Order: sequence, then structure tokens, then C-alpha cells
Amino acid sequence: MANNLFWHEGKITAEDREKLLGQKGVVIWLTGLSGSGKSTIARELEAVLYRQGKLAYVLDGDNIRMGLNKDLGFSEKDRQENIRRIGEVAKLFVDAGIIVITAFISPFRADRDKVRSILPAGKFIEVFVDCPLEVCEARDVKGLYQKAREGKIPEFTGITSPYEPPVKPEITLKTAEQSLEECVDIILTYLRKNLYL
Ligand SMILES: Nc1ncnc2c1ncn2[C@@H]1O[C@H](COP(=O)(O)OS(=O)(=O)O)[C@@H](OP(=O)(O)O)[C@H]1O
Ligand SMILES: Nc1ncnc2c1ncn2[C@@H]1O[C@H](COP(=O)(O)OP(=O)(O)O)[C@@H](O)[C@H]1O
Repeated sequence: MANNLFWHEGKITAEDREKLLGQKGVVIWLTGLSGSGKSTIARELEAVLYRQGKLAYVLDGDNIRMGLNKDLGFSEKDRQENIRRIGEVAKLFVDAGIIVITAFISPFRADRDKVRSILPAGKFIEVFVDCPLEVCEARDVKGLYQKAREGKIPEFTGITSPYEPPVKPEITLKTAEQSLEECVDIILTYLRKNLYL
């Protein structure tokens, strides 16, 4: 569809902006079931990074669906478009030099892989927030699992809509076994070890 368009190169590069900010732009892509801990980890990580003088920004499922993606539902096609748009937004943020932390169920492997493919090499860190369905359901933070079991929410991930776990995520967090602090620490250690921080 994109015809007669020309890409404009700026005078300032992504590397220039990274130097200015004293950090590297990267996407930390959290994926997992509803209630697995994505938002909690994202917010804590953002706060810890802030205290270390690093600019991170959280893109969160519920919030983005109230604005940018308010026209999308939860069919496979809409989830695909949801993740495609978030991927493009994340790419812009990375180009701006920001550490982007995304918290979307992002249930389909192909959609996550597509996001990885549009980012420069090494700029996409997939984090599997791994938590058994039974535990997510017992937590039922928003009461959605109960509603889904009662048939009040169609296409609910883990119940009536699939979740495809990552095959080779950079990081796996077991939130039914590891504490929030441990999970955040695992991500920070990965970032330091791989020279993102
Ligand atoms: N049918 C259905 N399935 C799953 N989740 C549902 C559904 N309907 C509403 N919600 C709420 O929407 C949040 C998930 O939005 P996402 O944008 O992360 O979903 S997706 O990546 O497009 O699959 C999800 O947030 P989290 O619980 O934080 O994951 C729910 O609050
Ligand atoms: N290790 C952990 N990491 C993140 N959340 C945890 C952890 N252990 C327990 N929890 C709890 O699990 C719930 C996760 O909810 P939430 O972050 O909203 O999940 P999601 O964003 O994946 O839907 C919260 O009540 C949180 O306190």
C-alpha cells in the first residue's frame, strides 16, 4: 500500500541519541498469560532503572488498548494487529534511545517473531513470564478468569484462546516460584552481562 514514499534520514543517528542519554535503546518484551506477572514486573523494572538514571518506558496491554488500539478486540486477527502496532511503536522508542518494556500477552509466536525481525539485531529481548494457568487463575487479579469460565468473556487466553510459549526466549521467569525481586534481578543481570546497561 505504501507507494510514492521516501524515507528521510535525520542528521542525528540512534547512536547519537544513545550517547546523549548514556544508555542503549532496547525492547524488553514480556510475554505470558493474563495474571502471570507482566505488568508487575514491567513497573518494578521501570522504577529500578529510573533510580539508576536510565530512561525506560512501559507499554502495557490494558493502557494501549484504551488509546492507540481502542479499535481492536481479541480475535486472532485483532491480536495480530495489536502486536504489529506495538512492535512499530517499540521500534520508534528504541530509535529514540529508550529502554522499552512491553507487557502484552502476545500469545502468537509468529507475531512476536515479526516484531523481533523489524528491530536491529540484539534490540529485542524476549522474556517469557512463565506461570502455570492454575496459578494465574487462582490469582485472578482482575476477576477475568472467573468471568471467562462463566462464558462471559469469549476467546480468553488460556481458556478459549491459545497461548504459544516462546521456543528460545532470552530470559524465562518462573513467577510461581521466583519472587518479584528475583525476577527483576534476573533481567537486570542479563542487561548488565550483555552490556545493555
Ligand atoms: N479475551 C481476552 N483474552 C485475554 N485478555 C483479555 C481478554 N479480554 C480482556 N482482556 C484484558 O486485556 C489484556 C490483554 O491485552 P493484550 O493487548 O496484552 O492482549 S494480546 O497481546 O493482544 O493478546 C489482559 O491484561 P493482562 O491481564 O494484563 O494480561 C486483560 O486485562
Ligand atoms: N514473581 C512475581 N512477579 C510478578 N508478579 C507476581 C510474582 N509473584 C506474584 N505475583 C503477583 O501476581 C500478580 C500478577 O498480576 P499482573 O502483573 O497484573 O499480571 P499480568 O500483567 O501478566 O496480567 C500480581 O498480583 C503480583 O503481585
